Amino acid sequence: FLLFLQMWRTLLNSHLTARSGFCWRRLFTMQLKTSEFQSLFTDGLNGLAELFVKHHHELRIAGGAVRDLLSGRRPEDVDFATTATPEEMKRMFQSAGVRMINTKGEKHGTITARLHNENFEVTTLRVDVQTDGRHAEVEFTTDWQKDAERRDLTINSMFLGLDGTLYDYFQGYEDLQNRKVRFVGSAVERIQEDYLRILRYFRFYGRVALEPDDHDPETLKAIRENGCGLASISGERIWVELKKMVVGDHAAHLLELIYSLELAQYMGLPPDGDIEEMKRVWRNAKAHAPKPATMLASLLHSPEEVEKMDLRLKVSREEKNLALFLVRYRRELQKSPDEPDSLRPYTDFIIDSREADYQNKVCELLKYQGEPKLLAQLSRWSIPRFPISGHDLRKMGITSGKEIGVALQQLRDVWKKSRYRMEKEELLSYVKTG
Ligand SMILES: Nc1ccn([C@@H]2O[C@H](COP(=O)(O)OP(=O)(O)OP(=O)(O)O)[C@@H](O)[C@H]2O)c(=O)n1
Ligand SMILES: [Mg+2]
Repeated sequence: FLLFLQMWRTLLNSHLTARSGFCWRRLFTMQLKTSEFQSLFTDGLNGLAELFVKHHHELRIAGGAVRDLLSGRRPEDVDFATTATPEEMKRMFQSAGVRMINTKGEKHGTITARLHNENFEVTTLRVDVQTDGRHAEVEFTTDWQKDAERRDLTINSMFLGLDGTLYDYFQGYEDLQNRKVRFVGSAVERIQEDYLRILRYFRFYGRVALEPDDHDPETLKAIRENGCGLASISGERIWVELKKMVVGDHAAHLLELIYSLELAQYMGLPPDGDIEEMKRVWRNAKAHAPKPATMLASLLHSPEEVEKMDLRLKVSREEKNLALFLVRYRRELQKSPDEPDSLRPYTDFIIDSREADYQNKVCELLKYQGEPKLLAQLSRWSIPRFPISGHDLRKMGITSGKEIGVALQQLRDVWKKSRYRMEKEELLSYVKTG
């Protein structure tokens, strides 16, 4: 009997491996018991898990969270997948008195349940029957492998049972360990289902790969040939991906690749973006957590290009203003040649501007220009407060608003020359009255 069992296992294993890359051995022996995984089990999750067991539905962690857990990270958001249909889930939650929120996702099979003040997004296993490169018509299934097949990358196609069992149909774990980013099955098909996946590929490449330029040539070919599909993707979705990519590992390599694969034009970036400047800025800034807009600004030649980019990507007002600021001042505002005073032009500029957020903008400028010492100094610096107000001058007998304005400006200049050290009494002694 044992011999028979052994033969059966070998047969099943080779059959499944050959068919789909499904590895029987790994499926049953890989058990995750890390502290990140254990820490997910809050009262809320325990309650959710119990409900699914009670109603004989399977529930597993899916996609990005499995990837993060296997890389030793605590995932930011955890998505769940289940064999239960949305209707079955609704009945189950209703009968248990569990609140459901935001039923917008229901069409795509997602129900959000709230237990112990925590939200849990649970999605029914599905197959995308029709896609137009942006949206998908879905059909529900109870086949875990079918759901894995419609996902973008092998590292994003895994499931994790709540007992820690890994369900890996496309060698995602092996790819993660080998730091390879690969599409599930055909790259062309996965991309044509949703062109945003081109940028997701780059973003995850930055997260996972050790070296730049370690791409599968077939993948790059698929991306190049389908790049124009990005034209149909909304700017907001592109920016969500791009902003993470431009400050992640290999950012300069990936942006250069975006240009060499001729994708930039579909993403609101100028066709002749300044790649050399961008590489320099990345070298300067990467150790200092630059903002995404700082990296983008390095590619742009003019304020008009910032406007054009904003029109396409709909970046936030703050991001746009930062890019405009950097494009405008990156050459104009430079450190002083006198060593002890290097920071002075920047601090003078900030005080003169009288804008609350200029200090942060100038910090980004220093990252851009590659001035780590000045950056450290400026981060510690606090804007000195001008000690004189119109009220002080009125007390001294100056009554006309115009005169007060002029006097304040003159006193500001004196104060600036004193390197912001002069105090109120001394400054007021400069005021001529009567
Ligand atoms: N265009 C997309 C977007 C998502 N997914 C699948 O849906 C999962 C969840 O998507 P999302 O939360 O957007 O991304 P994550 O991979 O979880 O990455 P992040 O850590 O940034 O949330 C992905 O892992 C992947 O399996 C996909 O196949 N194609
Ligand atoms: Mg996610």
